[in-house]
Amino acid sequence: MTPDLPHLTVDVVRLDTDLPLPSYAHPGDAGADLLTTVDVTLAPGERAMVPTGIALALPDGYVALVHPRSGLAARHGLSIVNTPGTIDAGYRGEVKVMLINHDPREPIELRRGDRIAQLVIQRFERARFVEVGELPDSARGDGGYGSTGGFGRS
Ligand SMILES: O=c1ccn([C@H]2C[C@H](O)[C@@H](COP(=O)(O)OP(=O)(O)OP(=O)(O)O)O2)c(=O)[nH]1
Ligand SMILES: [Mg+2]
Repeated sequence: MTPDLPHLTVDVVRLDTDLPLPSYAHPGDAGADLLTTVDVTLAPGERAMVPTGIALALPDGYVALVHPRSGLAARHGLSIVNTPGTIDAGYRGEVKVMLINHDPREPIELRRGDRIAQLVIQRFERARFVEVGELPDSARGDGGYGSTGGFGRS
């Protein structure tokens, strides 16, 4: 397998046939860009469920995760409420993106066809949850939520 030759075939229906399929900007990219089919303006702090015009049939054992795009996050404060969104293999509906404007002052104006998010397709494991009375020891134990310290400044 070479990084520029996608090897997984995913069936896609374009619910909006005037917009292109999701695509990778560069060979080796993990995320394929998703487009909005609608114009939408997000006021500061506002969220909106935005349609992408595509429906997928992922192969069994795969999941598609809807991630924010870092450039839009850095430039405009655009993110996704439930990041990463989970597209289950059995889901046949339209992929939608729950966008949110984190900028405290400026609205974000999106136009139909804008690249608003990216879809990362991964294999996953389905776990068999086995109840036990006690868990094995580990170096971390139950330490979390800052147990190793903060920024690491002295
Ligand atoms: O960002 C997202 C997240 C989810 N979905 C679709 C595909 C996914 O398979 C389905 C259910 O998502 P999830 O399991 O995250 O939501 P839920 O609130 O648990 O709904 P459900 O009870 O339908 O599982 O909604 C999207 O289109 N975009
Ligand atoms: Mg669910």
